[in-house]
Amino acid sequence: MLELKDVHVVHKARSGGVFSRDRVYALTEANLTVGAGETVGVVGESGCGKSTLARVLVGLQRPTSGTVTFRGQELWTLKEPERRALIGSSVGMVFQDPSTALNRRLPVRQVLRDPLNVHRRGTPAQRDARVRELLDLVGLPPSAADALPGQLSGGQRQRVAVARALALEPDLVVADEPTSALDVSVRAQILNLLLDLKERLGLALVFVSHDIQTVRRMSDRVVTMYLGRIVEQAPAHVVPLGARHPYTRALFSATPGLISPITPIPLVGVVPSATRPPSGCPFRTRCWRADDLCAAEMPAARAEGDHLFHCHHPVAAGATDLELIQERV
Ligand SMILES: Nc1ncnc2c1ncn2[C@@H]1O[C@H](COP(=O)(O)OP(=O)(O)OP(=O)(O)O)[C@@H](O)[C@H]1O
Repeated sequence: MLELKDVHVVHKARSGGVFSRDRVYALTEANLTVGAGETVGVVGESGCGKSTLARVLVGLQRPTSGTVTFRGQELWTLKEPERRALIGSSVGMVFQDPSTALNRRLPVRQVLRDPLNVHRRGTPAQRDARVRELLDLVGLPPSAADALPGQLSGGQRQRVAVARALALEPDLVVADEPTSALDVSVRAQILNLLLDLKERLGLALVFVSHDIQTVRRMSDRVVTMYLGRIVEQAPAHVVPLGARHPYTRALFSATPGLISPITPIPLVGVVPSATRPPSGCPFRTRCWRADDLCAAEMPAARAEGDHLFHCHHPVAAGATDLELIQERV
């Protein structure tokens, strides 16, 4: 349904608001396919490129190189009107903070009508009906149509943002940290809403989050990113113990209560910068299994069924955290 092939995103580095000569390698050689109805969770440390990947997936970020294909059509070869039409009808995005993502001056009715107007969907009466339908889908009363975003609670605002993402009946919704700006008490409600809508509408969902436990619970597939690269894609049911990349194992071991109450697998060594990624494997400066080969060559993708990982020295499937910690000494 949606495919990224060899996608790179390189930014000019900025320091204190001024561009420098340095380049930021925000996304490198990203290959990812999202199938119909699939939920893909994206995890990784801050700055590893998760939001950049999400923006590429919804056509907000043009790759520096590589291809993005929606429903068999290569997005960035299309002229702007066709590209917008393809994006509009294929994919919706839910951003982190609904307070900034929604125009404060527009009532909810207008927020939801906007995409319908821009894409000329239906008659004015049909657009009004669609607004009522969208509010109902996300569990808001019809009266919410008259409210300004500022008059709603954070959770209600995020429901409006979800409704807007669904306005044009996309096949895929990309949610970038959709709950991290919300009160803890409403987070579960928004996650459940997304899962419920996914089931009812047959949507595919790409879900980016720091909350890796939630990602694992919600997803069919877990994608791990490190320093701009996708380093592992594993079926969620094998994660974490069946993960083969040392970084995925370290990331999950740092989540309390997930595997066992032992100390996490410690990561020592230098955290590299996205402006100067190391040679070879990006994780090798912190990896306890790294050797000369890891410094010399970026590991190619290895596949075990639908499980992909980039590592010269993968962890044995099923190895416990304790065994991995003992490897270090
Ligand atoms: N427009 C930009 N110009 C320059 N550098 C950028 C730009 N956008 C992102 N970056 C850099 O690209 C890298 C990846 O950023 P990105 O926001 O995708 O990471 P992230 O994993 O989503 O981080 P977080 O979890 O903190 O949101 C970071 O080093 C970031 O500073």
